[in-house]
Amino acid sequence: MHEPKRHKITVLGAGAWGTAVAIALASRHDVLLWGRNPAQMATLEAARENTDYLAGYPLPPALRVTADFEQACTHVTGASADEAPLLIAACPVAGLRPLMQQLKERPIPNVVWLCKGFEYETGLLPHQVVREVLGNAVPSAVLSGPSFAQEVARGLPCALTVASDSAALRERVVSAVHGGSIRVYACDDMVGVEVGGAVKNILAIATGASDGLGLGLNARAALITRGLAEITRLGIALGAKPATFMGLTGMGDLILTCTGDLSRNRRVGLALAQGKPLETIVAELGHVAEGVPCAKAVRELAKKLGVDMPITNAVAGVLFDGVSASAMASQLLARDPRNELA
Ligand SMILES: NC(=O)C1=CN([C@@H]2O[C@H](COP(=O)(O)OP(=O)(O)OC[C@H]3O[C@@H](n4cnc5c(N)ncnc54)[C@H](O)[C@@H]3O)[C@@H](O)[C@H]2O)C=CC1
Ligand SMILES: O=C(CO)COP(=O)(O)O
Repeated sequence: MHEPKRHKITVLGAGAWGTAVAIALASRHDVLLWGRNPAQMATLEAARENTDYLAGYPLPPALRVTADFEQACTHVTGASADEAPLLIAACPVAGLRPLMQQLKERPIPNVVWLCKGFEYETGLLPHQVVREVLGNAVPSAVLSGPSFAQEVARGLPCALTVASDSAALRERVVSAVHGGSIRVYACDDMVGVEVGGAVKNILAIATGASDGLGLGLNARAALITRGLAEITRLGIALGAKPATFMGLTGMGDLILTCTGDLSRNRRVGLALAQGKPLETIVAELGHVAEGVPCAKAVRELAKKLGVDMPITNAVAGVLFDGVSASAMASQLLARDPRNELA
């Protein structure tokens, strides 16, 4: 039986996902949500709602918010071991390195990140970025899986996976997050969990484009399945365990993001099918769509590693090389036949 314990938790990043996670944890723990924009955090405090990133989901009275980075850090660095502190980074991949640099000289107890992607400039996975900045001494973990912010904020059921090579941190994350309507599974395959979370966003753009073109449910199922093959090939080349891709952060998140209209990445694909320019789509979205920078990073990485990723290449072609969505579909169909399991 899972023993509930009260934790001191700081969530760094007040976008849709950071806000939803803070809302979900505030009824069980002492949670402080930090956002980098003071004006936005003042509005959030006054309205007790994140009208910019998660409108319609009131903050529970127990959830405290701040724009003061010092206060956000002290909440966990000043906590006793008994208060089992947890530091959660809820920024996009692009913000991870700067955020870790801000944390570098502080005695943080651990760090858990929620972002999904490869660092655009370096092609590194989030755990590699974190270790490059903080070194290996700080226990670190990734928490990922199929989880739309709006559903988590509403308290609907979801299941996540925490991956870390620190058994103690895995246990702490499970202790803090598992409970209520959230189940948390644990594993030690950080590479597999991060590759699944990153590449599914690219495939959500592909399925969105296919659905937007009216190519049908058969095409959608084909893209998801061949997308999983693509994710698995890249993951294995990077040292992941193949079984991870059949789990929540692989197949689970892939299905959710490719089929759920709450997905921002899927919505990018739907808009590409209408012929909208990428700049317009990104501006109208108002949130990150990690699949966009990730498509470029993964295309380059796969080329370097000699991994065949035709759907990723096709999506990158539409996003960055002026290929139309319908030409993308034709190009994918025109490829030579291959052995399904190769
Ligand atoms: N929204 C969702 O349902 C889920 C999102 N995620 C992942 O979580 C990450 C964040 O996504 P969202 O919160 O949804 O994005 P969002 O677009 O709703 O909000 C992004 C937030 O990050 C902040 N930010 C941007 N750059 C930053 C930096 N350098 N330092 C600190 N903060 C920075 C922005 O000010 C904003 O508050 C992404 O990697 C996303 O893939 C994961 C699971 C679910
Ligand atoms: O990662 C997510 C759900 O698990 C959210 O996906 P989007 O970023 O496409 O909205």
